[in-house]
Amino acid sequence: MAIGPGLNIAVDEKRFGVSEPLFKGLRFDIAPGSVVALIGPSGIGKSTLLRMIAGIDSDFAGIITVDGTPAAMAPTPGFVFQDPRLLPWLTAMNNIRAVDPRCTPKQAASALQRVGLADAAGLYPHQLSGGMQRRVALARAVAVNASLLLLDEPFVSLDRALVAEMRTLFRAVVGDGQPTVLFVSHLADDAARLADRVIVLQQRPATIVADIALPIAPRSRDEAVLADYRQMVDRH
Ligand SMILES: Nc1ncnc2c1ncn2[C@@H]1O[C@H](COP(=O)(O)OP(=O)(O)OP(=O)(O)O)[C@@H](O)[C@H]1O
Repeated sequence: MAIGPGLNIAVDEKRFGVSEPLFKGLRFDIAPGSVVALIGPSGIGKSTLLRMIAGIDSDFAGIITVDGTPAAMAPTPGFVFQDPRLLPWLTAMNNIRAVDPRCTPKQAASALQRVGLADAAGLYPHQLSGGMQRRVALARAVAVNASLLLLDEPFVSLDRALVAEMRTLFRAVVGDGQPTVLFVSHLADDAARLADRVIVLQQRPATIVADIALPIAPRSRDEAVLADYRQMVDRH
């Protein structure tokens, strides 16, 4: 699989209505194939920034590019929302196909297989556990675009066992190729376990107060390394 795209974020200003700007002069790049955690307090604008990068929200001054193409014109990224957002009247397979008319049943089946749900293609959302619904949402993102994944708090409001399961799945999906991944979290632990770079936002307008490389590969991080990485993130 080809390496994911590089992102260039140059937001001169983003505000909603007459409120204080969320972002002013926010600039950073994301290298092709990197896995970046975006950490910051509630309300700072993480979800908004993810939507801007996805090209869903283009109402801002500045430019965001995906491999040099303005985000709104770039291929649709794989996007995982905070809640699974499955359509209740469609099966798992058809929930995946619904977001991309070009997605064939075979491609949807393969995406389900990648998240361990090969046998659940014909089940409806009410027949799936919360964890399975999250898996379908991840499969749907992968089916749309496996090379650029944007995930908004993918592990929020899951119990500990499911968080561990979803993190394992995340690593497997990322390890399958070299996608560019940007995920939002408010937990240093998510960043320490999954990312190879962490960007910490604080204040308003949101400012990058830390941009930390985590050089040891996620699968090689032992408890001591994780504790060290968590501390590096929590310091800010
Ligand atoms: N469509 C909108 N219209 C007006 N204000 C909005 C809109 N979307 C977001 N906001 C405001 O922008 C700010 C940032 O919201 P956003 O959801 O991006 O933050 P966040 O960092 O992702 O928060 P959380 O971690 O709680 O999800 C909030 O004050 C929110 O109320």
